[in-house]
Amino acid sequence: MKLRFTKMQGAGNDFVVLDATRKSLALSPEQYRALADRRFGVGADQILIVGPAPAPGVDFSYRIVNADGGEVEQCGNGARCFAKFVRDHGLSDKDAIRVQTLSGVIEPRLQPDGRVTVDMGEPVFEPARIPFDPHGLQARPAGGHEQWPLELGGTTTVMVAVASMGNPHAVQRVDNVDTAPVAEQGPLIEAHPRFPRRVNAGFMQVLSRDHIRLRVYERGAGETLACGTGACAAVVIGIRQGWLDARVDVDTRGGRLSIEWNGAGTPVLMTGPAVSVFEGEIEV
Ligand SMILES: N[C@@H](CCC[C@H](N)C(=O)O)C(=O)O
Repeated sequence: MKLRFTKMQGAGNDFVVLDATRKSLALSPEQYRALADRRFGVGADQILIVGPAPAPGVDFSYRIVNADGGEVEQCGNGARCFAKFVRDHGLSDKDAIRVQTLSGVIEPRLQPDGRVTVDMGEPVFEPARIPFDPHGLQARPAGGHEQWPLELGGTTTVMVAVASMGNPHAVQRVDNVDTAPVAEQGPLIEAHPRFPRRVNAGFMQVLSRDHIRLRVYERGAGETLACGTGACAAVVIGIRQGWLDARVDVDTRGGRLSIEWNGAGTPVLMTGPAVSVFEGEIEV
């Protein structure tokens, strides 16, 4: 089968975007993996599948598949690319687009400067809803947000704070992201038995109350140049721990994301770039 696709990126987190608004599309995990393969396919951290509105009050649905072929709940950089995709392809003329994801409805809004702001919804902190199993662990209070000891490989213990932005995140504070052991610890945290659905592992360096640097080892994709939900999770955790103010610039290896959160009961707003790289057709 021949598939038309658009290659996109948001702060260097890259996507193959597929249009399933007129014709449904059901690929196997192997076919998604083949598309994401950087040598034998198009290459991407995630595949995004744009579908028709599933219910009144929503404009589209949008599914997210990691490079490993597994479908997941949420993707922040993908949400911005989704919004640009539907506008560029004439599928919507709205500036604010409501889209159903596996973890709920989010609302990207195209800005006059070409960036996209996404209402990512409220963060979730209850361990069972992340999901995270803290049973038998001793929490360390850090402001209004606990840190948990995670033993890695029987030799190292790291302190992580956990949150869900629709998808699970474990974030640790490091002195310098350039020297943080992302490649060594990332896979161990991702697959840690305390996270029954695995987890995205964030490494956050606080530069000031409104500026952090962040690297994320993503579940199902490895380290990416940026992770939008990871940036949201790191900032809300940093705010609850008393390190950060409500508006924070997050420098990733692929570019800057701006995150705003005004506390409990309010949604997280994420602003950043969305870029189309090329279009093509591939046999799957
Ligand atoms: N790159 C994304 C997150 C994609 C999903 C993630 N790997 C997961 O498995 O939860 C983002 O920008 O948020």
